[in-house]
Amino acid sequence: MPFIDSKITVPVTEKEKEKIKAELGKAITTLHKTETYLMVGIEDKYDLWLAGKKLEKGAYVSVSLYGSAAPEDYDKLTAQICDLYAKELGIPGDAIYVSYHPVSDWGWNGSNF
Ligand SMILES: O=C(O)c1cc2cc(O)c(O)cc2[nH]1
Repeated sequence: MPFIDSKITVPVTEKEKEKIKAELGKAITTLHKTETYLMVGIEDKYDLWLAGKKLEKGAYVSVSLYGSAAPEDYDKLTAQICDLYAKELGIPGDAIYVSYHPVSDWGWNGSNF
């Protein structure tokens, strides 16, 4: 049950959101998860500052997952997310933070796994 939540400084069109959602659905297999239970959140036009400077193009991406994955898998997914946001939105990798949140207690449909 992964959740990829992105806060993005630039406006994102519905078409771009659909594309990003679809690509994240493929990329999540890097953490040995499938799109079946993937939740995606995209918040655009979000104010972000990095090192005291407002980012014109920047993103904060939080990846939560039930259980955990290997550090090399997290590293690979970070590269995939940065590539995706560079290609789709022109956001440079040095203006993107990606954080990982392995969770042992995850609820769905009225109970916990
Ligand atoms: O994301 C997982 O690790 C995950 C999703 C999911 C769904 C499900 O119905 C299960 O029985 C296990 C499970 N793990």
